[in-house]
Amino acid sequence: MASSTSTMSQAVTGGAAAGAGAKARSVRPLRGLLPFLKPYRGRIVLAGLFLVGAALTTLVFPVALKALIDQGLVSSDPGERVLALRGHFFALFGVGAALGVFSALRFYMVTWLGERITADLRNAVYAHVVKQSPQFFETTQTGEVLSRLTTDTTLVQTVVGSSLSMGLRNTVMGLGALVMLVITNPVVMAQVLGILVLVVLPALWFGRKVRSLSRASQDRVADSSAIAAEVLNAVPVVQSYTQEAREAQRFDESTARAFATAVRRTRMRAGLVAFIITATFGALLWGLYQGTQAVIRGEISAGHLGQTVVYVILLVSSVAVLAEVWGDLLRAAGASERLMELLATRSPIESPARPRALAAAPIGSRVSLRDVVFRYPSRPLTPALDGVTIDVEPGQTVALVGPSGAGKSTVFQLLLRYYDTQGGTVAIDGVPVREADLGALRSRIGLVPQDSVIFSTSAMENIRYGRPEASDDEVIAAARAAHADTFIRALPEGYASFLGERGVRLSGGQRQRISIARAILKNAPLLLLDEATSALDSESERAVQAALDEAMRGRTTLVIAHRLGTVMHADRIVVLDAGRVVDSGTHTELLARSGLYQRLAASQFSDAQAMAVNDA
Ligand SMILES: Nc1ncnc2c1ncn2[C@@H]1O[C@H](COP(=O)(O)OP(=O)(O)OP(=O)(O)O)[C@@H](O)[C@H]1O
Repeated sequence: MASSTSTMSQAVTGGAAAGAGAKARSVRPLRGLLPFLKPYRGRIVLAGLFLVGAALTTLVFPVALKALIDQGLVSSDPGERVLALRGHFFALFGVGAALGVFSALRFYMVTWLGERITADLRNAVYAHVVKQSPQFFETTQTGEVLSRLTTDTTLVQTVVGSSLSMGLRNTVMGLGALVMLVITNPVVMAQVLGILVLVVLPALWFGRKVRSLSRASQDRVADSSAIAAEVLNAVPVVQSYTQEAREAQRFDESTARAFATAVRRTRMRAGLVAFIITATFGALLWGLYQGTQAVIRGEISAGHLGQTVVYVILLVSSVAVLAEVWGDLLRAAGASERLMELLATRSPIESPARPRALAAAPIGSRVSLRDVVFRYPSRPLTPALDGVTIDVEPGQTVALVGPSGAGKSTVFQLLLRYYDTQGGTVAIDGVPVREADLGALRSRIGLVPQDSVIFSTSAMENIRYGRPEASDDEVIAAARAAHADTFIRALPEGYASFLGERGVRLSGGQRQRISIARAILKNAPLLLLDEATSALDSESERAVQAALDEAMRGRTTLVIAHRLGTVMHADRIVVLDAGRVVDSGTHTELLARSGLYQRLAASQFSDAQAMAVNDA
């Protein structure tokens, strides 16, 4: 498990930049966020103005304070003094009110930006990940991606939505205080500055350590998310093997690792905080000491000292906050590095720059596989298909049969161009799939997978997934053709019934018919049908078979057949074994001459049916 994140980073960066996060030591990865900030330039400028406004009012405060002390307290006439003081207090209140308004506006703007940019970042990462080829998901666990989408983006949000503005505000304030100190008290200033440099340099060193630890800590969190996502998808199996305690233990160990890494990071950060506070206090007291000496010597007024003290406090606290913010920025840099890596992944399967148009397919697609050699990227030594040639004329139904692992599903994966072949060509409607636009290619194909996929929405929307612009009537017509209309109407709310996550509220046969209805609605010229092997009762089986017959009408169909009804209706049956085509012909021809086919017929299709055919 611990290696899973490094596997992922290798997968997403091709291995080249793997481990780069541990070595990089700057906030530079945050630059990856710039494109996300760009659309909001206007708002950023506005936020900047409010921020500078708030910082400047803070800087005016000590000036007003000096005036209060030196002018409000000097008049000898008590009446005049009260009036003068009142005026000065009003001025101070005015400064405070301006500070309040500017701070509120800045807070609103900056938080808005943080939320907006995080949402955009999440959307971009998600949209990018769903475009990845299956190869990506062979090496990346969904839980990890989910963790990137939630925890990593949240870290970025902290930065954009607060740390960055805190950083800017304190930079402006710190610089302002610095300038004011240089003007009003250059000697004290030089001394305080010298001490601060001694504070900042070691703080930077600490910061680097914090950053690499924070990336490690995020990785450990992603590990436990990956475990949770996997197990939560398989709770019934976990329970049937009574492995709840073991799974809880596995999760426990993973969170323990995350905790240990977080503790190391926190220890480092705590050290940083202790150092900064002590050192800055030292600087502050030094300044104060110098000031009191100067007042005693009569070099400066009490008001001047008050003003200087406030500026020194401002300067020092700004530096302290900046060091804190620096730590946050480094953490977020770690997170955004991971996000940028994810965004930089190029899917090996992409549309060509100049795609070729597919020929029209009025009565169904033409499919041709020529000498196809293919190995799965994760198993580069074993060919899943080894010199496979299959031709299907428009409108034909061709059944693929063969023992488990023969390569039947692989043929489908290549037609959908989930992978590219290493040899030979796969063509649909006269165009090799590599040369066609991916969207155009896949819109020609209706897929009914072995495990029906049901989304957690209504029956109506589940079928409409096949063609989102279809009207309700078209959806119902497709459901009727798929023999699904009757059972859907019998559901508590008919077509509006919620089918539950992954269709848990339907039977296996019903799920299949929804899936078939979806493909019928898509009305693509090529249908890829992977029949379910799960045993259905005979009534359900008849309904599914009738639905399939309907789905095959008027188009080319390639079907991975597990039912006798299907192979008997097929124009041709292709027998695959260990990645090669070993025979092809009609059911009767193959039954007469192919030993493998006879064995398959006897075992794969139900015995009673096979016997019936033998008898016939
Ligand atoms: N993603 C993958 N990565 C590596 N190898 C794979 C992958 N998918 C399938 N294989 C391997 O490729 C070979 C062909 O698999 P395929 O799924 O095409 O068989 P199949 O004929 O459809 O089998 P079944 O009837 O059991 O579904 C098998 O040896 C399988 O282990």
